Amino acid sequence: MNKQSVDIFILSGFLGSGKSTLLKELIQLERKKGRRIGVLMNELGEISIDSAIIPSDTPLKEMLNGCICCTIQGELSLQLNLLIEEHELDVIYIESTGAAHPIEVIDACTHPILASKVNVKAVITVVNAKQWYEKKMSIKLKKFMVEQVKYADIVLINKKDQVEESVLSLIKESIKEINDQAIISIVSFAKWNPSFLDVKGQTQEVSSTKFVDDNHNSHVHNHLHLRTVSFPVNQAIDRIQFLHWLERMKGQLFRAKGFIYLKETPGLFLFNYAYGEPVLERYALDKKYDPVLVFIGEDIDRVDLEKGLRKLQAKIVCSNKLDSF
Ligand SMILES: Nc1nc2c(ncn2[C@@H]2O[C@H](COP(=O)(O)OP(=O)(O)OP(=O)(O)O)[C@@H](O)[C@H]2O)c(=O)[nH]1
Repeated sequence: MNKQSVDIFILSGFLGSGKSTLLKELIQLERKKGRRIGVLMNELGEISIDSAIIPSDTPLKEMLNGCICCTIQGELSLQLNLLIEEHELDVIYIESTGAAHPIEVIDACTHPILASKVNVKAVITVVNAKQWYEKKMSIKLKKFMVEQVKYADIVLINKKDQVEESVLSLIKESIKEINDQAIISIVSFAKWNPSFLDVKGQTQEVSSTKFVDDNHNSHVHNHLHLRTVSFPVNQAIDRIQFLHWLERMKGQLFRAKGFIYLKETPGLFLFNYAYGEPVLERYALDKKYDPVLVFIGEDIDRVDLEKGLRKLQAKIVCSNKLDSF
């Protein structure tokens, strides 16, 4: 017997805009509705940090160390197919890397092996309000973020807590100028009430015209080439020194994340750095992770980073070695 087709939502948005935060919210909302959810994640780098937020009983496929755009588009179709074949699901959320173009993800979801199995419902693009408003980025990066908005069915202007109330309407207007079809919501921590998503007829289907307008072929050439480097962090580090070091790296880093131990407080910390804002949170979920830091940027220098990190760890006296926790 043929299975019913699975709804697909594609979460797009630049690095650190809040896609994983949104995913966490959506998983909770879908669970309340009793829908069976699967998740497919694509992260740059060899280590998945974002998957730590996915409840362990949620079917999950991860694609690491490559961006959907250039290296693993075929892999995405395959993993999606596996997820559908291995589990009875109502909906799958795809969190693409912040460097993926939505069209490339849609392309992978509409591969012939999937055609009768999926129903691509919407591209949801998350925008970091402050980053969008300040526009402190290269022209290439600006163009890229515009593309992510242009192909969205829903745009969430996230992190409204980080900008003045008065600029929110300006941000909304500028987004409407790029895409006047999308549903736009202004949110904080991706708190959103997407009740219309499952009301038949109201969710915008991803229009087939999106595949033929513009010069679709150029996307592959336009996408960003980001460098990702990761390091194990074998010793606890000093929070203040770490934050100062990050401050000096501002401008070079688009995004950083990882798990670390801190000198002054026992226990593992989840570290997030997006658009110059570092956040350290106690990590107390059910999965175990080795301490590691992942850095993403356009021109980042592995040797420099390594040197800096080594210095930070060297400042720690031996008694603070990890195994003392
Ligand atoms: N102040 C503030 N921080 C937020 C908000 N939403 C998310 N964050 C934080 O921003 C950081 C990055 O959020 P993520 O959800 O991991 O971003 P992402 O888009 O999944 O990041 P990548 O997967 O690396 O592209 C985390 O520390 C979040 O807690 C918000 O509305 N306000």
